[in-house]
This record gives sequence, structure tokens and C-alpha cells, in this order.
Amino acid sequence: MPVEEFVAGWISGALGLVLGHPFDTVKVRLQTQTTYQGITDCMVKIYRHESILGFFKGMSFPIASIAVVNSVLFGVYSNSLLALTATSHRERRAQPPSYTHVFIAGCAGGFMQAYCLAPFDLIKVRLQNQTEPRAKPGSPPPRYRGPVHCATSIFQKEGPRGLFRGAWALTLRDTPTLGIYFVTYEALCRQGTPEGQNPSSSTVLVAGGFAGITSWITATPLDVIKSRMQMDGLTRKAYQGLLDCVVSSMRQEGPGVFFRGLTINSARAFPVNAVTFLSYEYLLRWWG
Ligand SMILES: C[N+](C)(C)CCCC[C@H](N)C(=O)O
Repeated sequence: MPVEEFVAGWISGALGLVLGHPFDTVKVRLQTQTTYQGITDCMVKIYRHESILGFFKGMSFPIASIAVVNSVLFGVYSNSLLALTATSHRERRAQPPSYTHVFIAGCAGGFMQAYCLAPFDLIKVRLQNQTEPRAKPGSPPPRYRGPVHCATSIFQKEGPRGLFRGAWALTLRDTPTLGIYFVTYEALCRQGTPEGQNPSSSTVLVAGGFAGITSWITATPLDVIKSRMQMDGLTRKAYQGLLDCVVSSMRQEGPGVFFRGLTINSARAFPVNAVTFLSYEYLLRWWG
């Protein structure tokens, strides 16, 4: 099994992640808290109360976990294509796989990475939702002191299954939308590149950026549900399950609730995925 794809997936994912984390914090807050009027209000409040560090809450853990998550996504994707089409990544420019194969391989990668991502994403969301300023003398300490403390408290209070809270919503969110992600990337790359050649850097940046946007647009409704399920059970249990979360969110807040965080998700998705695909392509070319 070729491993370059796993390593390239990890490095490129980490680069994209740092760039996109501040957007991600704003998004999670908008989706799960009602105290903010919109993106700007949320950004100003985070900055005032929590300083610039507020935007980077919960980042150290995703950086570590992206090693697993992105390498699983890209590694499984590329190896599934190898199984489906019998072509390695080097041969795929000359013999491009069909979009159906790209979609299936993308879904396979998405499904596998969702399970690895679930506990890490849960911890990220819980930490991002802590609004207490850091280390202010006299103020009550936040519920979780950091990622490890967060993981152990969830484990103790909610059991091992607690670490997989929201995992179903996450799998449903990621399986089809990562299929869409790779299909968009491939389609845009092919359109901007003469046959048989490697796409140029600018083509890769644009194709990667739009792949991120289309994938996030389609993922946002389930992203809202996923974040809410992950926060559920912290103080009291509000939802009976995934469907109940969909129905009660819709009843209480109207259909617009499913698009919370869409603008910020898209704004974040372009740079993050442009950088992810550019570094992924270059690392693979560099390794021959
Ligand atoms: C499928 N879904 C849109 C949910 C995620 C796509 C992940 C791509 C990239 N790691 C990012 O964080 O943007």
C-alpha cells in the first residue's frame, strides 16, 4: 500500500488547519451559542474578552489529530482509487479515473476519516465553546483545562461512548460530502489543464478552494446538527437523538438554522483547501 499519500495528506492538512482555525472558532460559536449577532459581532467579542488567543482555542489537539485524520482521508482515497482503477497517483494524469470512481473513493475516505475524527472533533467543539477568558485571576476556572483534561472528564462523566457523541451525524456529514469534494477538485483541475499534463499551481489553488466550498455548502446542515449533538448532555440533555435534534432545531429556530455558519464555513474553506491541495500535489510530485 503506497504510504506517500498518507504523509502528504497529513502535512498538507496541518498547513490548511492553522490558516483556518480562527474562522472555525467563530463558526462553532455561531452555531451553538445565541449571544452573538453575526460574524463581526462574534469576532469583536472574542477579541475583546479573550484576546487574539480566543480564536486559537482548541487548536493544539486538531493539529495533532490532523496527522491521523487527513492522512486517513487522502490515503484511503488514493488507495481506493488504486483498487478501483488499478492506477497509482503517478499514472492518473495520463489515465484519469471516471467521476464515479472518484466519488466512491472520496466517500470511502470520508467514511473512514469520520470515525477517526469523531473524538477529536468533539473535544475541539467543547473547548471552542468555553467563553471564559484565559487565566484571569479571581474568575471561575473553565470546565475543561485543556484537551487531555477534556477527554478524561468526558470519559469519566459520559463513559467511553461519550467520546463518540455526534459521531453518527459526523459520518453522515462527511461520507457524501467528501465524495463531492474530490469530484469538484478533479473536475476543475481537468477543465483548467491540457490533457495528460499536471495542473498548474493556480489551477490547483482554485480547484482546491472551490472543492472546499462546495463540500462545505453541502455539509453545513449536518454540521449544525453535529455540533449541537456534541454539546448536548453537557448540562442537561436536550435531544433524544439525531432526528429529534433536526426536528426541534427546525421548530424552534426555523429552516434558516441549517445554514448557520455557512458564510464563515465557505470563507474558511477556500484558503484552507487551496493550501491543502497545493501542498498535497507538490509533496507527491516532489517524492516522484
Ligand atoms: C466534508 N467536510 C466539508 C465536512 C469537510 C471537508 C474537509 C476538508 C478540510 N479538511 C477542511 O477542514 O475544510
